[in-house]
Amino acid sequence: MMSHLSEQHDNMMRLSHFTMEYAPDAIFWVDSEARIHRVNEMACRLFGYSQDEFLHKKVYELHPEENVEIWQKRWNTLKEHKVVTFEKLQPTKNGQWIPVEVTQNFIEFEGQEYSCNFVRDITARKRAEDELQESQRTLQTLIHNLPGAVYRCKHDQQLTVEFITAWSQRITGYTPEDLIFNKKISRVELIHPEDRKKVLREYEEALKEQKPGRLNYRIITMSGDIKWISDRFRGVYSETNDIVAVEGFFNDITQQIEAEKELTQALLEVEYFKNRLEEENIYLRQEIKLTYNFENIHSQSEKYKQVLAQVEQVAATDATVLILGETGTGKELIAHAVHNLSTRRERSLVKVNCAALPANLIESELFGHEKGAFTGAIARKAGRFELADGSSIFLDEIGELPLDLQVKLLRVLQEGEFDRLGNPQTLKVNVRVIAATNRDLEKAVQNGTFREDLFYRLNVFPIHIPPLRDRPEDIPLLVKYFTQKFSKKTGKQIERVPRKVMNILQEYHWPGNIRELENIIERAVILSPGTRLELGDWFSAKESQSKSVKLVTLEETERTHILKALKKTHWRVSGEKGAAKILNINPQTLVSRMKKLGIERPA
Ligand SMILES: Nc1ncnc2c1ncn2[C@@H]1O[C@H](COP(=O)(O)OP(=O)(O)OP(=O)(O)O)[C@@H](O)[C@H]1O
Repeated sequence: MMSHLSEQHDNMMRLSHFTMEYAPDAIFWVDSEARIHRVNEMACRLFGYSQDEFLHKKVYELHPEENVEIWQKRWNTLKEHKVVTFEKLQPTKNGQWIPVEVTQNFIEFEGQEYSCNFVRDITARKRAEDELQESQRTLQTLIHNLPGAVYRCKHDQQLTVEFITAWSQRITGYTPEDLIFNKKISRVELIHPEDRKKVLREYEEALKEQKPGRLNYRIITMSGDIKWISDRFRGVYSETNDIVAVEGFFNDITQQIEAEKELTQALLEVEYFKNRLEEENIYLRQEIKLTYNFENIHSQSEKYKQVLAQVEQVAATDATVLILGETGTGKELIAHAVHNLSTRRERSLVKVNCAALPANLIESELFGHEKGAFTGAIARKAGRFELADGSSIFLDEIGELPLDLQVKLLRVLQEGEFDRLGNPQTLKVNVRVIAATNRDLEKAVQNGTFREDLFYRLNVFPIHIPPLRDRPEDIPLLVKYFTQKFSKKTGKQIERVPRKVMNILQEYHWPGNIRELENIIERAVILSPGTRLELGDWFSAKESQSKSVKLVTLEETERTHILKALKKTHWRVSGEKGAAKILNINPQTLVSRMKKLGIERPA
């Protein structure tokens, strides 16, 4: 039994001896005097000393910077704590330094104090740690120079900044203390209020779908500036510990946005000028067909010479010109003459017929419109005033301009300013205005259909063109001119205008003035069978018809109308059955009108 026990003990001793000798750590038994009592195989292998060499040394002699005092201190600590772990560099016998982790155990054995030191070579671990530190340092530098901030959006939608780079400090003006530690300033507050909802919605989606996103929005910097930021982020979701976040970083794209805006603006402008040029070209093409100068104006009457003298007088100035005259008297011809004799002749005269456009389109025609300014405004359009900048505008039939636009025209005449429909920005132009009308504008002012202030503005230099019937001496010249013109055009050889024909033409009262004469000559040229200009029956019919519908004065019409009413009421003026009631005027007024018009009850 005894022998069995001692055999067991023996086995255990050998096992512990074996375990110690082949342990992966170096093991030293040292007493309170720092004497080494025993070392294992690993200790010899690691530090290059033999067992014997170790046993003749004190522990601190193995290290050039250690001594008995240091040892003593360390021993006291060990005694107090019983187990101590520390790291240090330990030299080998051949002077190589090895990083080691030392774990000391305090042992009391048979009245003696020992320490058992487990010394582990941690070279590989240290190298890994160093490498990790190094890569962390590189990462830090990289992140610090990153154009952005790293942030995290918690599930409660408070976007909080986790890390702020030097770069974003410069951009936002906020320090890490402001953004990271100051709970009051969350990232959401940096985002411009108008963009917040959009940003949070996108983040929420990124969270749900856990996929990366990109977003442009504005942030407010510390100084109150607004910067455009492009955010690259991704949703991160963890079910285990409920960390739900959006991580990302942002870029300042203010300059990029500005550049994009400038580009869009530039493109818009190019588009606009292209349209404008196209429109101008259409005008040119239209206008080129007709050359207006004095060469095309034919006249020998004194009355018309005065008109031409006025044209010469006013052309060189920038004064507004108002051309007055019956229809077909040549108002447009005179407008062109004014423009062609002016310093603005290099650019084409822009024409607007105020009567030819529907009231709702005149404004956009005159002043232009922005895209979408009204239904149907599919593209931005320059108005005629803009097209006429640096040139002249001919406003034909100005008397037909609606009252609301008369105010706007007055503004252009006074300040050279107007607003394009749908654009709050006022435009300024340098345009010379030439207006024309066959209406009696003074009467229109009295009736309240034409603004008095506009009338005075336009009437700076009025040119009255006399009707053709008031200058019959011009008729032979014009007849000759138009006959030649249409002979050439139709290829007909009309060589003579008989005296008789000329007399008829001179006697006719020409309600349509020169335009009418021109049309009649054209028709006569076409219909004349030989080389003489002939007026067929068609002209006599026209002549008598025009005589029968000869226009009478307003007074005459009024007179006839009052007489008709009086006849109907048997000359009763007032009362329910009186003429005043029919005419819807005051009986007193009717009596005074009758007096004025010389209407008396027949005896
Ligand atoms: N003195 C002239 N010499 C030659 N042609 C003329 C003369 N006056 C007018 N005409 C011609 O008569 C026609 C009508 O002229 P224009 O269109 O200028 O008249 P208008 O007064 O502007 O007419 P509206 O009041 O109807 O607009 C044109 O073909 C024009 O060339």
